[in-house]
Amino acid sequence: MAGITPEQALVALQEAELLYSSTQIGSALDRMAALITAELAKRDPLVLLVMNGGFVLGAHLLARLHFPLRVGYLHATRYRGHTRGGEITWIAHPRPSVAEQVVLVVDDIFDEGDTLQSILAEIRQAGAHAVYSAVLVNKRHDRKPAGLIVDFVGLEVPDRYVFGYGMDYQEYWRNLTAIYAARE
Ligand SMILES: O=P(O)(O)OC[C@H]1O[C@H](OP(=O)(O)OP(=O)(O)O)[C@H](O)[C@@H]1O
Ligand SMILES: Nc1nc2[nH]cnc2c(=O)[nH]1
Repeated sequence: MAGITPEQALVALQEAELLYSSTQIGSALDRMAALITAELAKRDPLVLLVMNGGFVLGAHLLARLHFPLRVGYLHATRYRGHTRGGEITWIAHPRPSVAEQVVLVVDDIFDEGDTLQSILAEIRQAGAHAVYSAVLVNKRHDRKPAGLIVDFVGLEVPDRYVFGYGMDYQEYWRNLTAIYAARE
């Protein structure tokens, strides 16, 4: 449940800074899709969307991938509408089974990396043949887990709370077609 009202969400958007327009995001997705195609087009991948944030990127990225693939999902969360992360909660483990599969995990943001690290560990544990990751944005700071590399990154964002294009502002504004930084 959101902790703010729709009116407060509107104010947050008015006060936010535009970081990337939908045109800029589209160009980034074109670049990502070309790299993913080069790597995975012949490997029959299972693309797993990370709910909730990954569904907007997922839809727009999948529309740019013109080779045979299958789609599933998982739901892991650690922010739950807040601007600071906590423990990971698994709402849905990966579906369908990732055993023996070449998996591409699609999420909106790589921030402190705890979410992606848990997801990749779970998928490897479940017997995937190979696991790749793709995120729309990488947040620039030095608080990432050592050794955790994302294979496909669309855009870089500063160390601020960002929203839009699947990313929420206290559960609002996943529906925006651009990316904004919240007022600090
Ligand atoms: O790199 P981290 O610091 O772990 O943060 C990244 C995660 O945070 C967001 O998920 P959130 O828990 O907000 O759930 P949501 O996708 O439902 O918004 C986002 O979708 C990533 O999965
Ligand atoms: N919406 C949103 N979710 C996040 N999860 C981790 N960092 C962020 C962020 O900056 N914005």
